[in-house]
This record gives sequence, structure tokens and C-alpha cells, in this order.
Amino acid sequence: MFSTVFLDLPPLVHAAGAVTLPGSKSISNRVLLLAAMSEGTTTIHDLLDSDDTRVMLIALRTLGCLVEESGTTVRITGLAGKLPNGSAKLFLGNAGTAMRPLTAALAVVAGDFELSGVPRMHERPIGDLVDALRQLGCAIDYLGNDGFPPLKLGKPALKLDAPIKVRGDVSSQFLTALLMALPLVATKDIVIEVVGELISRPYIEITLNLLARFGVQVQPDEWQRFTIPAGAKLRSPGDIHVEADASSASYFIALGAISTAADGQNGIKVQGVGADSIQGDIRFMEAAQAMGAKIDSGPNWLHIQRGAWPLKAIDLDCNHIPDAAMTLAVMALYADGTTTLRNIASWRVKETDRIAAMATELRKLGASVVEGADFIQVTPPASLQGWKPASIHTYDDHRVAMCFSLAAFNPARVQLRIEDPKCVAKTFPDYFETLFSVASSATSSIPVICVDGPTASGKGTLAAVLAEKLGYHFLDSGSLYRITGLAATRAGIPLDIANEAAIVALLNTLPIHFEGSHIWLGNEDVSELIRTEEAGMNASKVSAFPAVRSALIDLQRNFRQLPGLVADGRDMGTVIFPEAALKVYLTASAACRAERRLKQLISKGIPATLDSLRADLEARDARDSSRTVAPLKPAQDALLLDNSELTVDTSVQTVLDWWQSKQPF
Ligand SMILES: Nc1ncnc2c1ncn2[C@@H]1O[C@H](COP(=O)(O)OP(=O)(O)OP(=O)(O)O)[C@@H](O)[C@H]1O
Ligand SMILES: Nc1ccn([C@@H]2O[C@H](COP(=O)(O)O)[C@@H](O)[C@H]2O)c(=O)n1
Repeated sequence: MFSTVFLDLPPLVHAAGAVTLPGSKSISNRVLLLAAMSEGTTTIHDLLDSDDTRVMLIALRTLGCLVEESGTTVRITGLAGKLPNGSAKLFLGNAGTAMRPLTAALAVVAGDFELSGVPRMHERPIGDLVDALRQLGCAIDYLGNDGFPPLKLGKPALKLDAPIKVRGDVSSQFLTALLMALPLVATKDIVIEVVGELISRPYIEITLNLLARFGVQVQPDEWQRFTIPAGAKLRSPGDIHVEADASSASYFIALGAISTAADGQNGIKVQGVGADSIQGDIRFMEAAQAMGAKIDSGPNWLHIQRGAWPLKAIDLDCNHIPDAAMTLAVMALYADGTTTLRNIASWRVKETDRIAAMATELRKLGASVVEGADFIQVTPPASLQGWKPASIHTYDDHRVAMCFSLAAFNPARVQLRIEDPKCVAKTFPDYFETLFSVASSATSSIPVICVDGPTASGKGTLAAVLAEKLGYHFLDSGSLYRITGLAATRAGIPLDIANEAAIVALLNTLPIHFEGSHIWLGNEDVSELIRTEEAGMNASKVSAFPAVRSALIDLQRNFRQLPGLVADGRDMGTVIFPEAALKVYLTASAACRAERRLKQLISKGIPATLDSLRADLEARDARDSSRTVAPLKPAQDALLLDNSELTVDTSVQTVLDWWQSKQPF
């Protein structure tokens, strides 16, 4: 997951390949609660691992439920409606799929509970559900504003005779919550009547489908009246598989529709969900097809290719696909006219006011947008010049972040910044990694920051922090020379120019791979071994051999991957990435560098003296600067930074400011 303050997306050009999507949030949280309330043990496969499922799992454990996790498989031993912990305080983040159903389930059983969430959750209405539960005799108090969480639940005095009326026109989650909770107390038939038009009916279909899997058959009567039969009991189905999330699939369906494939590849394959999905958002497919996407599907897969181009503008009632419809609003940027999405009033009470958010952010990109109480109308920029680089505010709303990433395919190749990219953790923590696994940019548009300079000037430290803050890859090019020196020494090859060919032959066989900050040579983690002063000196020797340097060029350039790269070394800016957008030449006085290196070695328990360290590093710098190929020197367009008197933080901030000054935002 990208936990950076923002994530800059270079212009994306192609997309092709297969993606496996995380489990559906709607199914995951429903199944977790149903399993916890039923008799028997349920093994849930392919459960979504995200913020919203995590708060549900914590809540279930707090309530005394036995939860055993192993990757995406979770075993729940159901409580059959009897809670060992009769009082609990539950924090439910911003998870509507946890807050609403848990409110109903805990309100109908005896106990004292407090349910709260993040500030936005306390602005999301729950009054209609509370009103319905109060008709049943549930004791519920508002702890903040009337009609909104946080809530206090007490012991109910249940009255099951009259039909329970619940509004269906604000959120279908209220009806879902009642449908899942009432089997716990169905000593007689319980009737729920929906007041107003039921929105998001597909979500109710998921609820009924899953209730049936847990042994409770609820028949809808014209989708206005639902009867939970007397004696209904939730029983574990044993094993249950969670489909991939159809709302998450919408981004990749859109990706297939708007992107062309690179040579020899063929569209986007989405694995884990097919056209026969029980999730309502699968009908996003139809909307994407109406806009021009070519889609094939089979059991558990979809294959999407670009069809009509530009996409065709549509006018669509989106009541049946409220979440996925946000993706249509971004697809509209690539359409041949004005797209109108109607019947989306529920957007106003989601993670944020999504109609307002989408309108504001689409306008930043240059689109013309008209918004109303329950619709949005999007007209793309009239020409290439109409597109504007934009920093997209994401409102702590995962769907805003995910759907706007698709704007990186804009034909004007303007840059895009996604603020707070980690908000995708709500449903799809690895969204951007998944996007980058199938999307590609022209290599020349993938940004590179080079940090070159003499030994122990702090290049590695600075470059690693920059990479972390920008969410970029990190290349420690010195480690490649260090490994080469190590391998040659181990092979008994003296490090002199006469053995250059032998060293290169050996280098070409080395199974080097990087895993985070660890460097592996085959099965051996050599990260620490190559950090000694001796290894540094040996690296300096082999790095002077022209054929060794040539043999390492492609390996280093291959680090230039989406979304960007920070590279540290001696010739990053002069030879390996001469067209890098920012080149920093980092120096510090020799005395200062020797002192830093001494501290560094002593902290690792490696004995050293200041004088010998200074002599060594000066010798290394002299060799590195005087060699004939790629000598250590600042690139002509490098910015010099002497950090002798600077802290690491100040150096990092200085370079981040330089980087920011080059951005169009
Ligand atoms: N601005 C700074 N102020 C104080 N100490 C620093 C600063 N930058 C780096 N250091 C410290 O100096 C030491 C050497 O830094 P680092 O290993 O990053 O240097 P380097 O240039 O990558 O070295 P090498 O060329 O050997 O790979 C580390 O202990 C690091 O924490
Ligand atoms: N781009 C580079 C990087 C390193 N070297 C040589 O390797 C030695 C070790 O590098 P560290 O950054 O890990 O200390 C260094 O002294 C150089 O001789 C290089 O040539 N080019």
C-alpha cells in the first residue's frame, strides 16, 4: 500500500494483463457477521483484508467470538445469538457495512453496547434504522447528534407483532441490517415494510442470497415487504467463498475500455468475479459496454478490451450501481459528449458527499460539470489544451482515489496527483500496485531523481527517505558493485584489470535480487555482509573496470518502473539516467563524512578509527573520481547540496522542495 502524503501518476499509455481482485467488501462483512451470529463454525475463503473488514473482525472478537485468521481464510465459531460479553464498546471506523448491521444485531440481543466511529461516520445518518429498531422495542440512545452515531444500546423489550417500517430511500443498509439481525429473535413471523422507494436493490439481493446460504429464506414481496419466517435460525454453511469485489472490478473494466494494449498483449483480464456475480455492481459491465467496452466473461472472470473510441456519452439511471457509477463519471472524461448519471442521491451520504467531490475534482482536470441533488453531468475538456494537471483531493474516500487514477490516461498527457492514496485501504489496499502491474508509461515519462556524491555523504540515507516519501522505487547502485566485489573475492579472482573478463563472466551469472531493503545473492541475504569498509573498497576497485560498468547498465535502468525511481550512486545523473528530472550532487566535508561513518560502524559493533576511515574514504573518492569511465563528478545540471551542517530531515526537505518546484501542481 502507498502510505505517502500523495502519489504522483505519470501519464499512463497502455494497459494489458491479468489482475486478481480482493474480495467483495459487501459480501465479506455480511458473511463475517452472519457467521458470528450462526450456529456452527464457518470457514470463509478469500475474505477481503481491508480497513472495513478489520474493524468488523475486531468488533466480533471484542464481542467474544472465536476468530482464527490465516491469510485470506478466516474461521469463525458462531455465537448463535448468545454473547459471552454482554457489554462492549466498539469502534467501527468509517465502515457503514459494520456500523449498520452491528447496530441491529446488538440492539435485538440483551446487553450494553456503545458503537462509534471516525468523525465522518458520526455524520452518516442512521436515524431510519434506529427508528425501525425502536418500533421493535429496542433501547437505543444517541450519544452525539440525534440521527447519527455514536449510539448506546441497552436491553430490549421486544414487540414482534406489528410490521416494522423502515425507510428504503436513504440507504439500503438499514433494511440489510434488519434482515440479518431479526432471524436472531424470530419466534414468530416478523414482517418488515419498506417506506419509500427501495434504493440499491442489488445490495438487498446480496443480503437475501447470503441469508439463504446461512439457512434463512426471506421472500421479498414486490421489494416492499419482507417476511422473516417464524423459527428462522442462522446455520453455518461450513465453507463459503467470497467473490472478488465487483465495485473494485469497475476500475479495471474501465481500464480495459479506455486503454490500448501494448504490442502482443490483449486487454485486461479480471479474475475472481464473472458476469454471473451476485453483486449488483457487476451490472457496471452493461454501462461500460454502452460506453463502448468490449467484454467477454466466464465463470469467475471478465476480459475487457477497448471498443468504441472515443467512448460514447451515456445518460443513465445509476440507482442499481451507486458505487461503481463513480467510475463512469471518470470514464465520461473520454466520451464524445456529455454523460449524465442520474438517481445517485445516495452519493451525498457516503464516505463523503460524492456528488460534490466528483464535481470539484473533475473540474480541476478541465471538465465541465453540472451537479444537482441527485445527478451529475460531465462534459470532457473540449480539446487537448483544455486538460489541466490536477492534484486530486480524495476526501478519505477510497472510491474517489481509485476512479481518478484512470484520469492518468488523459490524451493531453497532463500529470495527476492523488492525495492521501492510502485511503484505498478501505476496500483495496493494493489498488495502485495492482494498477501498476498492468498499466505502463513511456519510460521517458517515469520520473527519476538521482542522488550522486562521494562516500558517506549521506546519499543512501537521503535517497531512501525520498523514495519512501514519494512512494518511488529505490536503487542503491553501489550495492551492485559491492556484490560484484564480494562474489569475485569469494571466487578467488584477484580484483585487477587483467581479470576484468572473468569478473564480468561471474557477474553475469549472479542471482541478485532485491526485496525491500534486503539484497539477496541466491538464497543468501548479503545486505549486511556488503556494508563493510573492505566491501566498499573492493566495490571501488571493480567499479573502475569498464566492462563491469557496462554489464550493470541494463540492470540499473530496469529499476525505472512506475510510479518513479530515486537512484543513488556516483554516475546516476551523468551516465545511467542522464535525462533525470532532478539530479542532486550531495557532499559534505571529509572530516564530517569520516565522523558519520565512524558513528555508523560503531553503532553496528564494527571497530574502526577516525583517521583510518578518513584515509580510506579519501582514497576511495580519489579512485572513483579519477577513473576513466563514469568518474564521480556532478552532472552539469545537478543541484549541489553540502549537508555538512544539515540534519537528514533538512536535507530531505530541501530536495523535496526542489522536486515540488518542478511539478505543475
Ligand atoms: N545530513 C546528515 N547529517 C548527519 N548524518 C547524516 C546525514 N546524512 C547521512 N548521515 C549519516 O551518515 C552516515 C552515512 O550515510 P549513508 O550511508 O547514507 O552515506 P552514503 O553516501 O550512501 O555512503 P556510501 O557512499 O558509502 O554508500 C549514516 O550513518 C547516516 O545516518
Ligand atoms: N553508481 C555507482 C555506485 C557505486 N560505485 C562504486 O561502488 C562503491 C561502493 O558504493 P557505495 O555507494 O555503496 O559506497 C563506490 O565507492 C564506487 O566506487 C560506482 O562506481 N558507481
